[in-house]
Amino acid sequence: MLEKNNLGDKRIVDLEADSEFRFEVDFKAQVQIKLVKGTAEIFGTELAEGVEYTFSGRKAAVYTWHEYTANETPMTSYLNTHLAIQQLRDMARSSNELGPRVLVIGPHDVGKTSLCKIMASYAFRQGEKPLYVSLDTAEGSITMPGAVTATAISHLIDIEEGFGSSATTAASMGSTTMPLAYYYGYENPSENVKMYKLVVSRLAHTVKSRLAADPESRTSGFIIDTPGLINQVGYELIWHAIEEFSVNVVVVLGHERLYSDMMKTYKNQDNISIVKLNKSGGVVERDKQFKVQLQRSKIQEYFYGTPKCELSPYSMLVNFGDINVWRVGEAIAPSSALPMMVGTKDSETEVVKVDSFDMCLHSVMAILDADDAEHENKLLQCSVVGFIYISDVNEEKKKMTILSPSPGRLPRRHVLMGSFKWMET
Ligand SMILES: Nc1ncnc2c1ncn2[C@@H]1O[C@H](COP(=O)(O)OP(=O)(O)OP(=O)(O)O)[C@@H](O)[C@H]1O
Repeated sequence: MLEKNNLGDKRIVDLEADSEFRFEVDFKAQVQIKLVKGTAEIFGTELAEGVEYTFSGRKAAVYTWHEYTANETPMTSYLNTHLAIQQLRDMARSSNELGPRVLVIGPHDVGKTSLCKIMASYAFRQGEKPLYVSLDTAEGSITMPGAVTATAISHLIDIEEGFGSSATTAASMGSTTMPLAYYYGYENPSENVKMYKLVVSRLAHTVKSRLAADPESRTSGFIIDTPGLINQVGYELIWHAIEEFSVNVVVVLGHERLYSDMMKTYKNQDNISIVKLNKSGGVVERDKQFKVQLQRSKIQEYFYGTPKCELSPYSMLVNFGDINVWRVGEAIAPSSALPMMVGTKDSETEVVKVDSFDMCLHSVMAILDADDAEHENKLLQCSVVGFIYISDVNEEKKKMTILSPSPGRLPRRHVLMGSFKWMET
């Protein structure tokens, strides 16, 4: 394998069987990798021989099999888990039932997303079309940070750009393969547990009804990626996800106590298998700054595309009167009115209308799939048709400048604001 960095330094790396070449590239740097001879993969997607792949802002590993005996990486156990799940798919096919519902849990930075990608890629390579569900609102691997999403794996996950070039682009172009998304609006599930549960339940309901109507995906089932959940709130959210998605395989990655707690909780339920897998030595802890940069680049990608598939967003003026901006939480009331408000609102899952448009500046907002006349109590249950960014607010003229991936009028007038702000660079 040939590695070349942006200073032009090149080197050849010989990969032994069942070993990985791990690399980290900063957001400002670039590295090129070419498979000169043999076979190798990145998170389950095979590299083509002789093709130069470019990476920036990534931490990843090139892995090669050749033989399945050595034990230096956990890849053999990942493959075996996939094979066992594949058997469940075969069984589902013979009885025309819903395929495996796999939930991957564990602390932060143990490789949950990477494992989900690997399992989804292996399934795809075996002719399956599983759904990839992401409950990780910090990451925004599909569409935007703050959203919980589901997308069909109908082509290989891109080596260089992960989900970037396929799912995000489909999302921003409003394509029919637009991932299914519900907007939570915060990074961390513990910021508003009730609201998080609400969007997860909605997503689960829609995923299950989509699968019921889609014979191709139904028997392939789905794989759910989660945020690092191991505290009290985390357990509550895991139980909730298992219930709502009717999960039947729980994969616990890199955490002994979480595994034994899950074994205890589900010991009387034969229909749920709990699997323990080790964390790969290659998984890198990403500091806060790297994660913030990752979120920024996800937002940027949504509007401007990726190096392989650039997009040109549209900037347009919208009258304050043509858009309804909502946010979750109590209305900001004058202090004299406060005693009257206490106990009257379930503020965690109720929306309030934003009247002061100044606070919208630099916000990312989800356009909700709601009719103009939809009752405000129903808005949080609506899926997302796309996202916009507020680049300017002119209180005098009562207009906002918005950035949108598609031209023309806003497809819907109800938009939901979360806590994500962004500055175009
Ligand atoms: N075998 C490996 N070699 C090198 N880098 C890896 C390997 N596996 C994962 N990584 C990298 O380690 C980082 C953390 O992995 P990943 O995102 O899969 O963890 P996670 O558990 O999903 O994290 P989170 O806490 O965000 O949910 C990522 O940048 C990923 O690309």
